[in-house]
Amino acid sequence: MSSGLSFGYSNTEFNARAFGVRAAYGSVTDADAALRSGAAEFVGGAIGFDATTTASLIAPEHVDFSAASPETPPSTDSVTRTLSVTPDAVHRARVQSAIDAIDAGRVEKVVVARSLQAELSEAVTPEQMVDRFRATAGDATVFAADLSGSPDHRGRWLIGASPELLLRKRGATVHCVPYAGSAPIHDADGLPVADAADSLARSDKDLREHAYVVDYLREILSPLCTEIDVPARPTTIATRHVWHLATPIVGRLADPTISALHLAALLSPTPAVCGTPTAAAAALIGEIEGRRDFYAGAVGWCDAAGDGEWVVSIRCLELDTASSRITAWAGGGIVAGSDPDAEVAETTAKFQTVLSALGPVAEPARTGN
Ligand SMILES: C=C(O[C@@H]1C=C(C(=O)O)C=C[C@H]1O)C(=O)O
Repeated sequence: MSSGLSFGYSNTEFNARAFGVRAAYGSVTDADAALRSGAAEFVGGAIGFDATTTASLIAPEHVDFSAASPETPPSTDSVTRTLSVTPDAVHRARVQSAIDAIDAGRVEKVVVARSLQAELSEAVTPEQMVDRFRATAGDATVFAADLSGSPDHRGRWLIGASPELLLRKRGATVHCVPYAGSAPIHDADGLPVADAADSLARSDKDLREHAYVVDYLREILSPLCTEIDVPARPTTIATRHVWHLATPIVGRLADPTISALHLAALLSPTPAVCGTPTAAAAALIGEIEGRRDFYAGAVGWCDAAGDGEWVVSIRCLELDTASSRITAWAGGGIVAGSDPDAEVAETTAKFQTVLSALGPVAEPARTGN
């Protein structure tokens, strides 16, 4: 088997790189069992949006942890030849159908996404794509997961720069920083939006959107914890392109042997990327968007002690290494009172993480689905 990079995860603290594949797991249960039995010392990879059916996890030959290294210099060259994106009008209509479903009482919140496809002008390796995200994505966690362990995903990688920590588990401490509620930092002309963070912090619609996620995490984590600290109000946090509402949650686990991998599958997908109630929102997403595979799942790692870290798999792309094509996604939470035009602007801003990593488009955008 190949001894090249098989998984990467780097943030402002550390850089984890795994090489080779000793064993591959298509389910969280199998990977968790391998960690528990001692068959695997480290597992890294991606859990799909539907964690019960989709996962690509590997136990590598070798894993390297090093202190965070400085950003690689920004690459200025573009690798994007053609681009197509779900048209604004189609996204607006999808958001309106989500609002109608909320008004009809089918769900309270649902996260609706659009996609972007690009053909690359040259072959880009997963390592090169990681460097592009590291050079352009600020403090986000840059990840790369080989999806070959999942049927129909041979030769594909999920690579991106997620700002959102699903969970970090060290010993008995579990830490989550859910994001929900967003505002673009720049307007359509690239100028900073005045008072964007203050208006977001006061927006009733965004505070409601955010509360669904915090309530969900509190509900799942409380029975597992002897103590849990959930701040009453979110703070505002900026990525390079978007302001978010965020709430740092810290819990002390009653059973410190519960693994970070098990917790990731238990928590994902949160209402930050799915909705409330979870099953009804996931069904509605299937109707509106079609099947989501790895977007809006989780990417991360877990060691034999059960410690590890997982981010929500957003601001990412799927790279097909054989065809040099990519697909990326951007979504936003819809609640009663959401505005379809604002959702178009929000998803446009969220795409900038991927678009900055790819470089300017050489040909004008086409529309697609
Ligand atoms: C769904 C995405 O982002 C999520 C949705 C957010 C929102 O609706 O405000 C904010 C952060 C993320 O939890 C995405 O980036 O594709």
